[in-house]
Amino acid sequence: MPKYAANTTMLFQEHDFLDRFDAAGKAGFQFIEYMFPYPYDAHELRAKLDQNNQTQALFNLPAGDWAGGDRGIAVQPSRQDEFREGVGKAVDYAAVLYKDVQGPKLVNVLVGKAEGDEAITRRTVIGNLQYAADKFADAGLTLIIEPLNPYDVPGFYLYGTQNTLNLIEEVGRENVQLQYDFYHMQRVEGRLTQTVRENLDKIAHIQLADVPGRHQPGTGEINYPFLLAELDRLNYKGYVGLEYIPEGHTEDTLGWLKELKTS
Ligand SMILES: O=C(O)C(=O)[C@@H](O)CO
Ligand SMILES: [Mg+2]
Repeated sequence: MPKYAANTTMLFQEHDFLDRFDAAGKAGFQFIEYMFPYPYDAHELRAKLDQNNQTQALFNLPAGDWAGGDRGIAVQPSRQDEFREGVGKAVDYAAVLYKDVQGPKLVNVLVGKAEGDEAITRRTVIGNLQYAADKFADAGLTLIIEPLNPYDVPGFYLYGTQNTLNLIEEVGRENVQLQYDFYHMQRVEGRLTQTVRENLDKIAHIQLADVPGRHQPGTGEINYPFLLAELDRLNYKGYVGLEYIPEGHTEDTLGWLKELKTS
């Protein structure tokens, strides 16, 4: 069975952020992911993980002004210094959050919304990702890149699996892989099972939510019992992050996972 991680940016919002570790622990989660650790002291976050016997599964590079609409800044030539500062910050947090962690040490780099000349944008994003990948390699980290969907994030630079794999190939670093989010990719292109079968070796992390509402599995059109069983059939060893908007109280949206564990 894949290792299921609670995404505490989305789940357990009934609690303050620091209390979500305990709530996730009570619900049985051993693995935790969230977007941004940066408003908190890294040691405080690590203490919450340790108190609950939890392991950090994933966090994101600083992504610019989120409230102002940024979804990463790697494509923006005018913000290269800010991008590099963010890389340093992520490496510092990883040193604490991933200390002594066995297995993948993942940092998701959202590439951002493209602006201006395509050739300059491409050069910028490749250069930035190479810079980050090299710093991450020194720190034992894997950089992962996630395509999103254009309905939720208009103007984002990366929408499809193949576009993302092309970018990864162009970056040309061994520690750069794909973050495959079933929710976004169902909205963009479908072919979820086929894509995972064909690209398992390039996928370092998976996230889930149902379509169209981005709620828990069972609320939409994706056949999660089949898809998650397929990850077992393929012997997928990575995490599956529960990155959905709970329809109801978070604890009441986990029935599908309990069923999976007992079946
Ligand atoms: O929006 C998503 O999907 C995510 O995975 C966020 O963490 C942004 O990376
Ligand atoms: Mg995602």
